[in-house]
Amino acid sequence: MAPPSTVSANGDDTTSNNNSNASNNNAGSSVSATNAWAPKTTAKTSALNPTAKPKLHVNSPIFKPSSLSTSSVKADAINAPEFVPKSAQDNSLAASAYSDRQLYGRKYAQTAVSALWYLERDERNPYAPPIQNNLISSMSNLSNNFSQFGMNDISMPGSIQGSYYGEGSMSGYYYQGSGAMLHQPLQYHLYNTPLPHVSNLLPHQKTIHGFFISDTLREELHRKNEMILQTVSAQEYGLPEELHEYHSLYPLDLTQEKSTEVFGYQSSVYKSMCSVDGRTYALRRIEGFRLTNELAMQTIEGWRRIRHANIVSIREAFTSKAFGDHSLIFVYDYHPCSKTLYDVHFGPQAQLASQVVVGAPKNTDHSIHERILWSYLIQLTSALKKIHSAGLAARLIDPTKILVTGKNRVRLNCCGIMDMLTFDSAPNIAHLQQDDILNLGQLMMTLACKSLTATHNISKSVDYIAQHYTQDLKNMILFLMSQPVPMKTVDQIITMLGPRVLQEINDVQNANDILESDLGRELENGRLTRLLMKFGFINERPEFDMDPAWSETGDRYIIKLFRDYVFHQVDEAGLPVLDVAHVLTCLNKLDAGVDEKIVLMSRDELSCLIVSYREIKACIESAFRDLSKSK
Ligand SMILES: Nc1ncnc2c1ncn2[C@@H]1O[C@H](COP(=O)(O)OP(=O)(O)OP(=O)(O)O)[C@@H](O)[C@H]1O
Repeated sequence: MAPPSTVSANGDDTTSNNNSNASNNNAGSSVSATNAWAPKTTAKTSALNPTAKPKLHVNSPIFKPSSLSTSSVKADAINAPEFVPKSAQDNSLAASAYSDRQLYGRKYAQTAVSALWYLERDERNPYAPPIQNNLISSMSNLSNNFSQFGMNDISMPGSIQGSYYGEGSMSGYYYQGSGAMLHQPLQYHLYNTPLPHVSNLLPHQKTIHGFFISDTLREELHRKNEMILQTVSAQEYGLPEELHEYHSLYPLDLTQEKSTEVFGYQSSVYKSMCSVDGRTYALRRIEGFRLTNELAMQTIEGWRRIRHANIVSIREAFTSKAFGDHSLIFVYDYHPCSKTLYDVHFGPQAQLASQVVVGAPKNTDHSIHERILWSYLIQLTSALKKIHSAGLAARLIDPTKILVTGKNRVRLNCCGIMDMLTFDSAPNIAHLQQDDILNLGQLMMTLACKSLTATHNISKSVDYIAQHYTQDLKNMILFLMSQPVPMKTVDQIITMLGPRVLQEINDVQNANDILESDLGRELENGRLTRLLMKFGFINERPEFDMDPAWSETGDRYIIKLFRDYVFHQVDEAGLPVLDVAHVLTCLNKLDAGVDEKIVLMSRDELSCLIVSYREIKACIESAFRDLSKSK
């Protein structure tokens, strides 16, 4: 391993070997100005010094490792300019915060301070998102815990989830029964919201959470991913291992008793993987239905062409005997973690929520907010417009057949099923379209009164709506439920919706802006990942260009030492420093190529280099260029 001879920022020789005691003795004075900035590797030796403080905490003074008094490095000896951080004079908070960063085993508050410091210090920095230290320790706890688990021990919330993990023997399918594919339970509790005591921030300051997507969105996305990957033992649940092009069936309908109310037949829903495109779909099985007229299959063609933001798209339909009966299977887009409108507003959880409002008076009003009702109405009207314009009728506007796939985002589900089930009776589309509008009115009345029996006593329900909602909403519901004279159209509803549509557009665009800003934050993670990939390509490469020492010599030596500086530091007790804030700060500065200089220490601690991030960046770019040129 041959350290380069010349590496200084300004072309000076900044490499020094520790051969003389004299230089050791002098080092303390000449380097003390940079003590606060000294590489953390020097802390290793401080643990050996009996005078070193055993414990450091948030309010500790600037860290001056006693080991530096015996350090091999003398700034004069290596002709290095004394390093004075730019912000040291003008920003005492920044300096002390950075010094605090030398102390490990700190608490979250410190990391927050260092994030603030970085914001104030470097105008070019929009990034630097440190993570709580407790997250890191939790992460290591997590990995320790996982190693103790047999897969069968992992229990998941939910009634049948435990068994997803218990079966490891079923098939060679991608997901089913493959122990290696099983994922660990997510630790949602790790995602804390900002602590209350860090709220007194100046306008230009941000908390750490300000650098990442919101906790709720992150958790929601994790849950969705988790749901997509869940599997169940086909044998145990009496499911076919393969159904047409689909496999890894997972029941979504967990209720024991199956109703025939909606379709006239019992139905079940399964999540499944398609072996053709690898995507996840929802299969709806109509049980015990024998298709007598092959022409009925053609009705699905019209539905397949419909693509709308408020309609669950249908992909195909086929018959199957794989369940041991004559089943009709409809394949829809799968929307993970969606609930039916019924579940959201009338299900057990909704009822529980309305009972446990802490401190609420007994007759608290739990009605659905009017803005939400208008939003539902606008979305469903938009869906109906699309369907009616295609010469079709929805035929199922029922709370159990409308999916809520996001916040107040609804989609008509099960489209096309009734057309096939009643193909022989040749229904009149114009009448069915009128029924759609009537059913929409009934749905709105049911939701507004928050009662499944609201349509049994219309005059009472209208009174209730008049009391609790605006005249506009009442008139709209009355219009939807009125007799068609001679015909009502969706266009009439749209005209009546008028300015409410503008409000809806405004809300949707605001939500879109929020998501876009969240996306922007995560973009930075992609940038850092690319940087880490470059490190991976370069560091520890066994051989390049017939040179086994390539990754250890020349520019690459600096990259190696920088990698040690970022990832392999130890604290004064010799324990690994796992500080994500430090890693992110270093990588962000590297990516920006700032002129700030750092001290890199060789592994034997006999020499050190003072280099700027800009120079390290140039080294990485050059090494990476070499590698990519060789292709
Ligand atoms: N396309 C889909 N994507 C994701 N989940 C779906 C999809 N279709 C249905 N589901 C889920 O499947 C579950 C059962 O749906 P289903 O339509 O059978 O509701 P249900 O209330 O059980 O009605 P029924 O009483 O008619 O069986 C619901 O939780 C629903 O969220």
